[in-house]
Amino acid sequence: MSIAAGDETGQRGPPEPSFDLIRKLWRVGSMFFFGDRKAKARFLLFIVLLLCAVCAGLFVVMSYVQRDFSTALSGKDIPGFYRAIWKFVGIIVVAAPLYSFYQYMQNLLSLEWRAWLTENLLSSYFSNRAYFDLKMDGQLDNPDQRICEDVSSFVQNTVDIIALFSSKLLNVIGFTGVLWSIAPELVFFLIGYSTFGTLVTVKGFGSRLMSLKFKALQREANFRYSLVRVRDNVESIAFYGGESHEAATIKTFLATMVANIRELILWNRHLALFNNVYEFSMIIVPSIIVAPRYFSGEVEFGVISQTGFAFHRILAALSVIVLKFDSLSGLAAQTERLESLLSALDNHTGDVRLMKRHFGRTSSAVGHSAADNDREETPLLNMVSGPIPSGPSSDRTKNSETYVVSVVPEAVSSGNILREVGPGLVLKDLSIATPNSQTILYENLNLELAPGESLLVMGPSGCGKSSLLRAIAGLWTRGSGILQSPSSSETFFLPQKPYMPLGSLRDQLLFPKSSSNANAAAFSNDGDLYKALKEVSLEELPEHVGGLGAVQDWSDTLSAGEQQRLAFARLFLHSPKVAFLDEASSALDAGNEARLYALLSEKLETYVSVGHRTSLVKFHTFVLEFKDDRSWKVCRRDEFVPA
Ligand SMILES: Nc1ncnc2c1ncn2[C@@H]1O[C@H](COP(=O)(O)OP(=O)(O)OP(=O)(O)O)[C@@H](O)[C@H]1O
Repeated sequence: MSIAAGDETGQRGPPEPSFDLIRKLWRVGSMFFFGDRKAKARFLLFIVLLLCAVCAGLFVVMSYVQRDFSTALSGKDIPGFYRAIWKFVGIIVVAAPLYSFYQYMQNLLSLEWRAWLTENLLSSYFSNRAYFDLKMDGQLDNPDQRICEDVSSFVQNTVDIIALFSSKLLNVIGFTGVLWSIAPELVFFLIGYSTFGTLVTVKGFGSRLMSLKFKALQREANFRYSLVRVRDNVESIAFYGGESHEAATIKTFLATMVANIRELILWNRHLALFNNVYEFSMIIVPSIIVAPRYFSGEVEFGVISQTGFAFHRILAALSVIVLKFDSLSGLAAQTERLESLLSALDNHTGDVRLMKRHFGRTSSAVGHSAADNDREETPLLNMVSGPIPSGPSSDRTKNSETYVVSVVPEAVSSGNILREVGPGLVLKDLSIATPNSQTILYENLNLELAPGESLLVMGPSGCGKSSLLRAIAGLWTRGSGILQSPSSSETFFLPQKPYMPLGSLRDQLLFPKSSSNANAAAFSNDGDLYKALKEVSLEELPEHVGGLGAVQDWSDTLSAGEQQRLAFARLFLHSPKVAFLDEASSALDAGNEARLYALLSEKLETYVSVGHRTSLVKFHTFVLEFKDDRSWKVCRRDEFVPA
């Protein structure tokens, strides 16, 4: 999640009133009506538009009843007066349920639309690790707020505006006939006046209001995220006594948000002033035009009120952009934010497809389909600063010089690591760069880990040990060389801080499978789960928390060591072909760590660990050691010499 201020960080900035904005609105708005639930979507829209037309028709009928009512009243026509009253009653009996049904159908359309759009965005967000790549890319602020709140407001606003524009259009059609039959000059006047009002609003207020609304959404999201961060880190902040720092930081976000809203309400005040002058100056215009005809007996009294009614309906319809500009500018901001999210997700999918075409696999598993025929001939385990190891890899070891990075080739920082699927782990001339491509961590790393072998990666803090696992997992793709590993379904990664998903204790053990997933059934019987907990010395946990089905905020309630042991239980249950452990036992005491590693070496053939403690060496076949000067060396565990 990035906290950012859009235009201030090179992200796509606020919208401008333009045809491009209309194109974006169409793109985001039309998806639901052309998607997999288009029949339902179109049916709901059709019902909404139909009800809108019936309601608009009722308004036209009402104008005639009102005319008869006023005429009967002024002419003291008692039967005519009661006839008009009965007609009113009839209209109310039809209109009241119709209006509530119309409102209900609008809400239903909004809900279906929101659910569909949110589901689709979520699917794209979680496919091919887009959520990860978008964050690394840093070009899109607060995607969570876009998916959650912007979708909701966009859909609600669009349904309101579709209903509004349709009813206004029908009003124009219905009442122009009425007004034309009474005073055609008023129709021309209205067209000119509303065109003038629309131009002044769009040109005078458009850019500013849209930009302020866009920033308002962004700043509210930043403010909310700053509070969520505190909630997620309460314990650390409390230990540090960091309340005043946090309060000051959050208040800065609040102040930025308030300053923006202050400017927004100022501009809304200018707009309201213009709207009032625009509307009020028209109050008596229809009467001024029609009154002389009434005085001369050309028209009856009711025509004056009917003219006023029709005039103001058409004025409101033709001035919809002027009078509803506040909602429209909000819709423009939501459109821009959603469209840029969709574009980012589309580009991501496009990139992944392109990579698949070129390399055979995705980048979140960027890949390379080249066969590994040359594997046997290539120096596979680059032994450096030490004797050639005996055993399965000894005959494949050629190199005997320490590798020191001296140059930073352009090809490494701008290229991608090629990937292959294979039985073990093979790194061929692997160079890894950070995602921003500014730093090359190390170059030309060569090693092979055959099934049945394990590797401990050691080295100073920041040298790139975790980054090697990131590259193996496909999270980092920048660099060069070839990286071969089993497919993602055969590997399992244990990060230093285990992720504890929302859910029950059972969910913690089954993650990333879910208890509802059929695949999880293979090891989801309670016996297996209890056994795994026992293996990691957590057999009493279910009893303490209320059983495997107990739901808690596990990352808050379990100690760091308990979370790491739970993660080992998770690993044992999944029993992958190859496991990658990134300081996965750092919070454990030496005894527990040794016990878990002994179990790991019994249960799993192949694993790669990152760790600082030399006590781990004995549980691994090889040690890969990075040095301060970015050189590296690999040796067998019995040849490892602690620094
Ligand atoms: N997202 C990122 N963008 C740019 N640089 C990063 C990113 N993540 C990590 N780095 C940098 O990459 C380098 C290697 O980081 P890495 O986490 O691999 O170190 P490490 O050897 O595992 O360290 P430690 O032992 O402290 O965990 C560090 O200098 C770090 O600052």
